Amino acid sequence: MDDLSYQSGYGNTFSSEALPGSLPATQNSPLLCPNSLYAEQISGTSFTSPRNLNLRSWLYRIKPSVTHEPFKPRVKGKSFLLSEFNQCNSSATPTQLRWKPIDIPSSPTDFIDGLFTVCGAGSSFLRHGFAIHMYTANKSMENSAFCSADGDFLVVPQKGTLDDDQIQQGLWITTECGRLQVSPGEIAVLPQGFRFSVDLPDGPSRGYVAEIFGTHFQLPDLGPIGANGLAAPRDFLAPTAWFDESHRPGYTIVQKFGGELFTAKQDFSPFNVVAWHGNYVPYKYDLSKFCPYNTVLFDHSDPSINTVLTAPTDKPGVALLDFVIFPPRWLVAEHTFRPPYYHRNCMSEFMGLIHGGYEAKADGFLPGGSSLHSCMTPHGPDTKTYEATIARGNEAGPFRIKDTMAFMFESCLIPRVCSWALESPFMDHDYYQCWIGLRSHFKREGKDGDERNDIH
Ligand SMILES: O=C(O)Cc1cc(O)ccc1O
Ligand SMILES: [Fe+2]
Repeated sequence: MDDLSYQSGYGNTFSSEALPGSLPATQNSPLLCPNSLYAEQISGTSFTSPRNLNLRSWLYRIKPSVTHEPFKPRVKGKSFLLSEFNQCNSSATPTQLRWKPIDIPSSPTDFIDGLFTVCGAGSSFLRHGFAIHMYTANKSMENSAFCSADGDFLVVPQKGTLDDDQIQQGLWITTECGRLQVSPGEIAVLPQGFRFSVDLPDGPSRGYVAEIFGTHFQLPDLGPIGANGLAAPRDFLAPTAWFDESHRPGYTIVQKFGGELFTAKQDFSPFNVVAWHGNYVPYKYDLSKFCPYNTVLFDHSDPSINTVLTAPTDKPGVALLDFVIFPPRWLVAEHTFRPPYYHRNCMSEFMGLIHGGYEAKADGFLPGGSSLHSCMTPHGPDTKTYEATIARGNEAGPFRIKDTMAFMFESCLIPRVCSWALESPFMDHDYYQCWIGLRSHFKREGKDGDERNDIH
């Protein structure tokens, strides 16, 4: 995929032709399209959604998507995917949860087989909710494409540590709009309904996926920050048209629908789109392009300051799912406890680590690992981080947080956790121990350092 080219701009209306002259020039649906292609619309919002939210693209393809045998339930082992979370299939817990990085499987496993749900809330059927999945894969998808009818996939490939260095590699994602090369440190968004296939050209891969039901990601408003900063629209890259016209007997479309997988056979690749135009597109973003804003004098900013993308609810300022990062940056605050504060949040926080360490956890939160602090579950820096911060003192001077990329999926909905994630051998049952050592430093400080009398 060395010859890849992209189109830049968040939310733009793009057009792309792999064969010049393949896009109808003056209408979407001519009686006969140029090069005798089929015209097919993919709608990401209702036809009647307001114009500023309306998402759709027109794909001009060799054969339309409908040309396949009937969908059948996929019979291949037990499924570890959910898209509707209830008391029968998952549990909510106020306990702080943390998982160690899961192993790359020893048996051949592609992106679909290696995908499992960790937690989520709501329902894909009711078009309100989210699921957080993880994947480990050691082989490319062969003669098959995946598609989620349930929601948008935000994929976060993760980079292995040195003793785990087989996991360095990114993903080559072929979509109906063209191809994306996504390395650890970059993210990809595959919107609801798009078919895509994941190749691992250089070895195993592990990562995280946030799937959102009933809405789409958008850039956050910047408020008083102004017109620039955080993730710049021009750094979001959409593919250019690319097509495969070969005869592909036994090609399998795997469709996630209501959390279940269905398969349908066809004799051609779904990546047969010769030209397309529209604003409903897969895209990627390099997290190192993010321009962080933060305090320059005192106190610790709320993590919303680092929002890359947000999926809104109907309530202003309340996200179905925010994607927030903790990138390398300078800490300069004076007389301030600089790591994340201790807190309880009405929103629920799922965290992952792409590489390096995380500023609130000296130990135990590893690249490829994850944590979940649900609604009002107390959390914050571990004992080592607290003690080291206090020992360093308030006027430590500017300090650059380097070589790190942690992230958070934050939701107003309360996640329920899948049984397999709760019972996983990678669950860190000792997580609570990281705070147990926090001791009381309480002393009454009078003017002369003497004990002060209580005032009744
Ligand atoms: O819990 C966490 O580590 C995430 C987080 C980071 C931060 O800087 C402030 C609040 C917060 O929830
Ligand atoms: Fe938090």
